[in-house]
Amino acid sequence: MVAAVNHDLLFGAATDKIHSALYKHVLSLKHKHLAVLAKVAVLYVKHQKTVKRSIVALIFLGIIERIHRIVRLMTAERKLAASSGGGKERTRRGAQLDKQFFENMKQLIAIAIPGLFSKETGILVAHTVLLVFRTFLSVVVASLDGQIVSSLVRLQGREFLTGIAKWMAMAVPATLTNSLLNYVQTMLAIRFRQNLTEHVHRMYLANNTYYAVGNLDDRIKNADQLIAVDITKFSNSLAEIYSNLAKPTMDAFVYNIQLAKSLGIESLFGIMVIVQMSSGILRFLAPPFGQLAAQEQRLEGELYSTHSRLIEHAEEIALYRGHETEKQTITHKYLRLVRHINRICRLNVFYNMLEDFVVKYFWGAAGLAACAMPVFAERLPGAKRAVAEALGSAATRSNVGAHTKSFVTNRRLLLSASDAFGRLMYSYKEIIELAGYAERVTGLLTVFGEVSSGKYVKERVGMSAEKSLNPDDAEADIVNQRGETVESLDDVEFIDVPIVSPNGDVLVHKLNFHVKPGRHLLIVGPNGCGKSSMFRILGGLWPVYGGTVRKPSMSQIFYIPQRPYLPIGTLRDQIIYPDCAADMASKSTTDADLLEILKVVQLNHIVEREGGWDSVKAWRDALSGGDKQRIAMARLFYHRPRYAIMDECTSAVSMDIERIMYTHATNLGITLLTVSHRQSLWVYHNYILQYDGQGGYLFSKLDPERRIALMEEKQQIEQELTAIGDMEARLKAMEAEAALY
Ligand SMILES: Nc1ncnc2c1ncn2[C@@H]1O[C@H](COP(=O)(O)OP(=O)(O)OP(=O)(O)O)[C@@H](O)[C@H]1O
Repeated sequence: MVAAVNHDLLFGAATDKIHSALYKHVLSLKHKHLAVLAKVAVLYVKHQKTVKRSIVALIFLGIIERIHRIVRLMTAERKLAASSGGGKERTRRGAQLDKQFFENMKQLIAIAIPGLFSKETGILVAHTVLLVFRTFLSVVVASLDGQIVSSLVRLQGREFLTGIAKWMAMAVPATLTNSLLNYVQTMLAIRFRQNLTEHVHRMYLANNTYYAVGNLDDRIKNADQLIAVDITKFSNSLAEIYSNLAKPTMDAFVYNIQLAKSLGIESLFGIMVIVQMSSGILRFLAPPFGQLAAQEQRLEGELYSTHSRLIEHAEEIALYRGHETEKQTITHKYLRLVRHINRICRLNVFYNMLEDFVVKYFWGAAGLAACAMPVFAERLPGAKRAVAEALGSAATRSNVGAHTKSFVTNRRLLLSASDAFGRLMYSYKEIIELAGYAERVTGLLTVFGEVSSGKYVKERVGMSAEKSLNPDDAEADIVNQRGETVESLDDVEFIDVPIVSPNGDVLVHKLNFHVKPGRHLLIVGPNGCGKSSMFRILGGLWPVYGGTVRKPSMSQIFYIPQRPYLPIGTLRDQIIYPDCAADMASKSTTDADLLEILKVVQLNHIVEREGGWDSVKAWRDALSGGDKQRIAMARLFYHRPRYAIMDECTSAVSMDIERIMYTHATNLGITLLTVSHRQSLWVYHNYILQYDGQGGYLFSKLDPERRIALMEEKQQIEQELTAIGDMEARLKAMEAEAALY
């Protein structure tokens, strides 16, 4: 009430009475500067309506200008994105609050909040209700604060105690609301993370995307870290940002309305101008936090993957005694990360100081001045009396207690409003960080989407960008073509299919061969000539760059590598992988059947040794190299596919076990496609595909006996040549030694 009167006196609806009273008072003022001030006040009171209208018009124009600026920014961004250098430019500048940010957020929010009536919307509504309630409580507390201090200066003990009791009563809903807000925010972050992670897992674990991202595409180096860490950070940041934006926005709105009532729209406008200008300066001086956050994540990822490599290859590294080299690599990665974090900390020291100064002290001082204005203005010499005369009883009601109440309430509201603005300022930094996370997560989704539809970005080693664009270049020509894969009932056939590595090396220009069921194929050739690569094309891991691949469905083809994969799970799971226990039951296979299979590969004793079918171990360490290969063969016998790709999968088992395995496989009617250098296996095959390592190959029928004889002859010749070479070398050495004397 008193505040409203003060407001009326200085900025409220002017009456002619007040006007003339003030005017008279001005004429009576002795001090020159006070006279100027009072003249301004009189001028203001006279044109108060126009001033108010101008302020509203200014606010309106300000909003229009903001919208115009956003539209201009979006148009500029669109043009930038359309030009070829747009992506690179953005990468250089880092994450920003631009059109791309809004598009990234739109895409991610659609995944994080799947619908209007989803659980997430419910949590958001609950969150909003709690935020509104908390703001309401803050306003009540501000008024209560003023009331308590006012009763204190008036020495009204009863009112004072009632005020304290009310204050304590407010604590219950206030603390409950705060605690619930924290809970709801955590729930929201978990829901966001769950939805995003499920979405990413669906994309990552479909269409061999997990393979292609690591092998055929260069854009993502550490998908594991992006999925496990970056999605979590983005989800937490998104849940936090809602609270950090919604609450201060609402606070600022509510408190400003309250303040406009008690201080007048003009003072509030003045404060807003100061806030706008100083926050503009702060934004201008802010370091590129988004870019820094994204860079930090990348460096964290590199450190993480170096540690993962150490764990994965611990045995080999330990046997090589490579710990010093590995330590250097890890330390180097760690120091890069630490240097970067230090840089962020240093930038933060300066920026936090500036931010604190502006937000806490500068804005605080402006607020204090605004609160004090009604009090001091009323104490202009003679003003109180002049206005009191004009208004009759108004000024007489004014007293110390009322002043204190309005000052304390206004001060508290202003502090809260300044705190709200401050939090909005701090959240600018958080939004920029969110933009960094959003960019990494949308980048992940984009790469997954493109890779799963066959679009890869990979640096072609030995093939420059210009070369790959040159249509006359034969290799570039092959890489830019597309072949087809046709599902056949029985046969495996390659018709004019080039074998091209992900780096763009053409290993074979046109591969042709045809295998029918029951006709086994042996594949031989020097290292790196493309033997396994042919299987990768057959398995659909590498693209078909030309010709036609005819093959049965993938469920009919089973792959056994040299180093078998052992999944996490029980001993049983090792045999039936990728089936699970339920699949096994649906095939009416029992543990006794599995034991029979293990007997074939002479591994039945491990069931007892390892503690039964249900025992779970780190199988990679628990089993020897030969055991692992025998488990892989047992897996083949459990699945009984139509075709088996055997990629040097018996290199660690003895010849007699290998013989038993091959005999059993052929007896089961499995057609074998084998890569092996062992001549003992030739007898099990009908065709041979021989690579010469120069891009050529020979596909022919295999006569094992003749081949073995030829190979023995060749080996004998090679041994003789080596012996001659050795003898010549020894003679030369002796001659050189003799020359010394
Ligand atoms: N993921 C990959 N990315 C890039 N290049 C690859 C990739 N996998 C294989 N290559 C390259 O393709 C070529 C053929 O590899 P492949 O594994 O088919 O050889 P291989 O004939 O099976 O050799 P080995 O007998 O040594 O196993 C090699 O030069 C290899 O470096």
